[in-house]
Amino acid sequence: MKPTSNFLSHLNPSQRRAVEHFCGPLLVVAGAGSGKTRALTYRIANLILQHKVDPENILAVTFTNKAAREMKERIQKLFAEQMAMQEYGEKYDLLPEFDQGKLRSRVYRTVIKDMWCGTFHSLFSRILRLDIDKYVDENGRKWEKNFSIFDDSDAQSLVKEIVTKQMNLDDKKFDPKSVRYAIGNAKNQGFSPKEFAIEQPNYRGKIIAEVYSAYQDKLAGNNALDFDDLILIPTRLFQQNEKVLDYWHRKFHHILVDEYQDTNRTQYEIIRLLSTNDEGKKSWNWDNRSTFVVGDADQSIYSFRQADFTILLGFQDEFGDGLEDDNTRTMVKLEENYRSCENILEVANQLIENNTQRIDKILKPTRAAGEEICLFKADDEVVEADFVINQIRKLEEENPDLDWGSFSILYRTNAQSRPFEDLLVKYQVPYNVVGGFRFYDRKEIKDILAYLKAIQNPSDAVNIQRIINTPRRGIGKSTIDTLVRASQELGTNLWEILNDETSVNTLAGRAAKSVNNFAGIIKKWQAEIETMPVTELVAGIIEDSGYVQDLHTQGTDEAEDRIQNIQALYNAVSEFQEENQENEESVTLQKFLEKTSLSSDLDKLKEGDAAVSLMTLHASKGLEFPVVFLVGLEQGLFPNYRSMQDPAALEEERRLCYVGITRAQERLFISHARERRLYGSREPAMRSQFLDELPEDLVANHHQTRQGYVKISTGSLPKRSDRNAFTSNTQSDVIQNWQVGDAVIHKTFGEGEITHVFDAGSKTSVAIKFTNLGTKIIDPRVAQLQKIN
Ligand SMILES: Nc1ncnc2c1ncn2[C@@H]1O[C@H](COP(=O)(O)OP(=O)(O)OP(=O)(O)O)[C@@H](O)[C@H]1O
Ligand SMILES: [Mg+2]
Repeated sequence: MKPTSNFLSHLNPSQRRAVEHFCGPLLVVAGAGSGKTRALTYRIANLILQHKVDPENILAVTFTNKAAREMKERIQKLFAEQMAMQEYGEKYDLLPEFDQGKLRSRVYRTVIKDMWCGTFHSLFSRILRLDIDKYVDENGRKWEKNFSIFDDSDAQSLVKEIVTKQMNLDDKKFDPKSVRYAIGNAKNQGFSPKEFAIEQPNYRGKIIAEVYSAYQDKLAGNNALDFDDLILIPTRLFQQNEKVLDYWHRKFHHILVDEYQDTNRTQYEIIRLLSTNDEGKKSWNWDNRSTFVVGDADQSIYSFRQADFTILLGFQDEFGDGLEDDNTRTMVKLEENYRSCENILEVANQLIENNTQRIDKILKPTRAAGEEICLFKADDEVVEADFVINQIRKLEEENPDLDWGSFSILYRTNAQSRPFEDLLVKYQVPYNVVGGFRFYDRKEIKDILAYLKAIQNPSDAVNIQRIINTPRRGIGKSTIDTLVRASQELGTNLWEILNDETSVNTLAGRAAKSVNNFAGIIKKWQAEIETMPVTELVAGIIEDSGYVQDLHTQGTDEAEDRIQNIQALYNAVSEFQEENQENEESVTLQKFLEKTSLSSDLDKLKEGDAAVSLMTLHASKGLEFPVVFLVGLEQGLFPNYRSMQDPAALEEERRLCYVGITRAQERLFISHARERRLYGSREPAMRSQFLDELPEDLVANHHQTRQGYVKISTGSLPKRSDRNAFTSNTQSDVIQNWQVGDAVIHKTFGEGEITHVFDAGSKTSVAIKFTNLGTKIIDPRVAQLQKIN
């Protein structure tokens, strides 16, 4: 297929240069919204259409899976447009839907399917699935192609086990979280355990190197890799095995990387290796090959994962052939912003100028000034959410051009989503949480709600089963199965069995103590349901469940996030209590649970339905929306607490703010609250220092108050209940043949009748209906049970 003449007319001259450049290295640097990703996408299309490059010879690296999907869609559309003109002599958009679909599916089969387009992790794990068996690490360890991928928390538990059990280290000095972080650092900088050990000047470093080595042993023993290995191991494999490198080098003629400012050393190394076939010697042969990267140092926001934007700045030195005289042959700058109205762009430009670590660049507006930026000061986070959702509803109603998909709410941390979600549900506005789960779908929230539901209604066996061993308390699957089976066979519900110590002792074996403790927690709080304020009840249950404590011990960033979410759930309870007290309604756990189930049971969106997007600022990179709400601009939240003492980290937070602002096309709303519920109590919040860096004349201030609230503090959380385990009776040697209908006498419980016999043979236990005590399940060997004839 030949490209039609209008194909490149959607690009400005600089973009066109970037797209038409065929072989050799090329760096595109430019500010936000200047069409870098568009240039990269068109370049792929141009390589295939103009230069007849086979799609399977193209490797395109994006930063998120969503970005990869969008890129493929854009390319698919571009091709379909070309085909429409050639085959129908008609614009694609004017074709009947059926023909559009036919074209798209043909493009999918002939172009998209074969392209290697995805994130570093997805692309290189695909390579490892094919070739990892050819890799041997420095200790001779090998992996098989069916390796598993350990997520963050698997990796963290492994490190913890090594630190505390295998190496018997003091976990205060060698906190597993920081050890794991150090290992991740080492991997992202390309160090093997031995190389890392050599680098270590002191005792601590050397010990961490030992943990790293033991950790790699364990991973290999499990035929597993962690996320960082997905990049490090292919790098090593390519360095180690020329044949393998040669294969992939021959395969990928054209390499393209978006968001190059956020690559780390290992990722850089792998791109370099694939770009040259003469390892390490900088001997480039660019015949029919290219390496094309685009990025913006001002949008580098992943340094906590060892991303390093100096890699972007060094591209020309590293990949150039040294023949540069004016540096222009291997670099294109884009200087026009097509995304945002002028006011938005101006605000972004002025903010980022406060960073010292940057190279100044030009970013000119192409769009009209647009409206002022709206800065909203709310009394608290509820008022903030109220303002945002009302604006969204109003704008959507008033502007035919806007649908729900035109809006996005961007926040610094995931846990901030909760008040917005509650109101979106209340007003039935469809929404998506991008790159994460909706608040009430998050695992930790479902778990805590399961506790609350189980306490509200212990007959609910589904929720009991969900939490009986969550967090882990030594109640294994087979014990749970036994208990559930017993309840099914008896035709009662699970709680009736759990609620009876004797039955539990009979059925649960070594786990009996834990099961009884668990039942004790449910019973204890059930007794408080009617009298205790809901906030205290929920705080007590969270404490007693040991859930947060368990997350603290896991110590990963993910666990940290989960804790924040649980705190946000607690905030929801306290907000609920306040609201209802104001309306003088009775505030019960049941009512709170009703409210949350409405939130979680909202009909799921169909794919493609327009919906408001909620996401963290990190997840918003590369995206754009007509209307953006940037929320929670408060000291300690954004910029976040940790960055406030560290100038480099503060600059990164500012870059994150720059990313957020530059997502907006037409309208930008920025908000902050005077007070925010944090950790259950209301704390005064100071406006973010970034707000003082915005040009005053472009920002309009708004303010809304809310009166009358009750200060609620978690105070001291109720202590865990301390329950004694049941100690068993002496064992009877008598094995009898127990049958349903037998009348029996039990030493403590008195007379009763056997209503059910479980599992024949040596593990027999029986259900007995006692005259005054109801049904209990008993192990006759332990219980000194006698038949009455
Ligand atoms: N030459 C152009 N003419 C008109 N619109 C353009 C042009 N180039 C890009 N655009 C539009 O401008 C917007 C921003 O483009 P794009 O997403 O490619 O920018 P970017 O530089 O990748 O931004 P970011 O830095 O946020 O990733 C998109 O809507 C895109 O379609
Ligand atoms: Mg982009």
